Amino acid sequence: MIRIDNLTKSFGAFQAVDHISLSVPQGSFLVLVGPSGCGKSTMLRMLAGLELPSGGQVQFGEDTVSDGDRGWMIDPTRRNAGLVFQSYALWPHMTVAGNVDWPLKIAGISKAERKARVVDVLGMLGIEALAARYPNEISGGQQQRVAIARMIAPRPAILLFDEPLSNLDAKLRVEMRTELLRVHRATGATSVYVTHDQVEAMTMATHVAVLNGGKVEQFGSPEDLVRNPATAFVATFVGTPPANLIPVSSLPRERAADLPADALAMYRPEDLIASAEPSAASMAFDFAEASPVAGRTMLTGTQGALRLTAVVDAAPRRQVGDKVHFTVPKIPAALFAQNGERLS
Ligand SMILES: Nc1ncnc2c1ncn2[C@@H]1O[C@H](COP(=O)(O)OP(=O)(O)OP(=O)(O)O)[C@@H](O)[C@H]1O
Repeated sequence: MIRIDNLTKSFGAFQAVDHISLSVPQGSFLVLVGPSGCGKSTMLRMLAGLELPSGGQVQFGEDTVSDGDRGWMIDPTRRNAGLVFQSYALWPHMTVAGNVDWPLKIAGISKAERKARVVDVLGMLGIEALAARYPNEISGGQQQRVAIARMIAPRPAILLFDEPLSNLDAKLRVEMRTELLRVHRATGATSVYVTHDQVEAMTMATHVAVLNGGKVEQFGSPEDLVRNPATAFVATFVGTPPANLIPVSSLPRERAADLPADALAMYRPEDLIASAEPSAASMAFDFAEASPVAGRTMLTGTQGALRLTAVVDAAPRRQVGDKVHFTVPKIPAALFAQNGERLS
């Protein structure tokens, strides 16, 4: 179990993490997701014991490992947690096997046991053939596997990942997601994973905390977030593609009539109709782009700062310079106030 209570971190007058509380049961895969600067790395560094909280507590299982109110924390090496960063930070003068062995040696584990564990974790990550190579003799993706093998070899109860896949190419990133989840399950550890990529968050997490400006916008399962976004920010941040938000004042009269005039209406991309010709309740947008997705078409249009995305079976043939006409359903999927609060 990981429990975070009122966790706060200020740098001078700036609050990078602002009174965050959440907890997840053992074995969870918690993803902290949000735009650049929202405080997710600072959160992870506090979990790792690399940063003393300004206030609040972090608890791993029964143990409090950081207490910002009392101004103390347990050393990173003594909290039974492993950490993998975006940069692999392997020791260049040690072989792959040597890198994985090193933390076990430090932990005082016997030579025979260490040898068995190195073979075991290299096998788990499919890199046993690289054992004798040096980091500069293997690819970036392989280096990241070594970093993960090194993290799990001491069998920590908690795995902490800070954007571990962001240096990999798109295809490798997708493969490594699956791999990481397999490692997570095989170790039975509780994982905390930081990313700015909502697709990564939605595909990997059991629990997601969407952060914005140092605060939690919403904490829940990936399904909760997409089905029932608590704020306008979450509505437009999660989902592939994310939902559309349209000011009621920009809707055609037929659709705006029964809605609060200053609200934002949410429509899911799959609920929009796109056509080449206008109709009574349609809105004219400038065609921006179209791309095939799983046998359907994702179509985007712009109208000034407003951007709408529809996912449709039969897309009208349009080119840049053409208009595309979108029709939204009669009832929006959700309504938000101007400040982002959910109204209904
Ligand atoms: N040591 C520091 N001193 C002052 N400000 C800091 C320090 N570390 C982080 N910050 C600020 O705190 C905020 C949160 O930073 P953090 O690195 O946690 O964000 P992030 O969500 O991980 O962003 P990114 O995805 O860009 O890494 C940022 O505005 C950052 O500039």
